[in-house]
Amino acid sequence: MLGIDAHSFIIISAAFGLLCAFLFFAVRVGFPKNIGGLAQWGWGCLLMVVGAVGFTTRGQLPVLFSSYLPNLFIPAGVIFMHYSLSLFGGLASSKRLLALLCIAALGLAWVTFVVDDYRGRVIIVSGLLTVCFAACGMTIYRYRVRRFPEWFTCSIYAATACVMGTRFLSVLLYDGTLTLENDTSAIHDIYFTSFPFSLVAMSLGFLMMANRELQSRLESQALHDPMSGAYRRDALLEMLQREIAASRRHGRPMSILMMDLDNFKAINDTHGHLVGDKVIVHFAAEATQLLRTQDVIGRFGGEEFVVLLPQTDLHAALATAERICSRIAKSNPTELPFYTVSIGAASLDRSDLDTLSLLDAADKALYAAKRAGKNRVVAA
Ligand SMILES: Nc1nc2c(ncn2[C@@H]2O[C@H](COP(=O)(O)OP(=O)(O)OP(=O)(O)O)[C@@H](O)[C@H]2O)c(=O)[nH]1
Repeated sequence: MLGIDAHSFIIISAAFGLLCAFLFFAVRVGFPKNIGGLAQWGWGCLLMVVGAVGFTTRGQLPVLFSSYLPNLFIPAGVIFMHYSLSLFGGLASSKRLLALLCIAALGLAWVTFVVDDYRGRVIIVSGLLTVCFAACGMTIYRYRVRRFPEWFTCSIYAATACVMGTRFLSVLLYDGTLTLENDTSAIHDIYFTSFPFSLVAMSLGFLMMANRELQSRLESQALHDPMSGAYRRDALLEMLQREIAASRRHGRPMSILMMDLDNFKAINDTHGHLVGDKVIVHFAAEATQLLRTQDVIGRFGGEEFVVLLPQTDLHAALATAERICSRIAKSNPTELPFYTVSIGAASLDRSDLDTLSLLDAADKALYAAKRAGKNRVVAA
């Protein structure tokens, strides 16, 4: 209808696909191995390139190579993309699309080699592509975290699935004999012209997703202590400073807990440093479980932790500290030695308190708890 040259767009698709594959194979080298799916995306693009090149040999090579296999390679490439998206999002990869591809291969063999039905081929391929693109979009929609790159890529998949679905329905409902020569509807043109651009947009979206993931992992590593998972000292001090300023501004209470494991040197000396490390990890996990989502726990030094309790007065902070102290004294994991914790609590209740004096008040309370016999909570 628009008189576009489908052949040219097939060549453009192959060229764009090749560039995307190259990009992903190159980018993958610099990414940590635990950000999965980049290489699989590259392979998916390459499969599509092979499919597109196969279409350009129409009339020169047998239909097996110029029509049948290319018609399967394009959806196989999208299925690889789906696999790559599942790997990236840490989701279980489904075998359903592969099963659908096998069924489509049988149907396609029938309409290619037995009855030579062009319309049948278009129905099978566009139907299969609609399902594959929709499945990719749904996979991204199931991710735990969806930021701009995820929404962008998901939208491209949804739009492409709509184009494919419209093509599928228009051919399914076509009243007449459809051939390669008279297949010139507007949706045919949109289908061919949009494909190379969708491929680039999807690859761009996935690259943005991978980049964003890398950025947040690096940020998280910079903020967290790798052993205990608690915030690092610097990060906690910064948050503490911000929370003190906000609490003052809004006239709301806030408290901190300074916690130190008791007789930790003896644990190290008796059971070794590795067991000592496990005790630290165990303590951080147990304490975190007893905190609210807005509370922040940071590792201040070796076996010393600080908890920041926003919007919490001294009374509530002491209750939290008591819960942590008694949970630790009662917890008895078989692989760890018995250990206890002493806690000093301090609240921002005087307007002259700043970060350092609040920490100092909690520290003094902590040492009062140590002097009073350990395994207890003392308020500043
Ligand atoms: N296993 C392990 N030990 C650590 C780590 N960081 C610090 N330590 C050890 O923790 C011990 C702390 O000992 P002290 O400061 O004497 O305190 P303590 O024995 O707990 O005595 P009190 O605080 O008075 O109960 C030292 O022996 C440090 O070497 C760590 O990351 N892992």
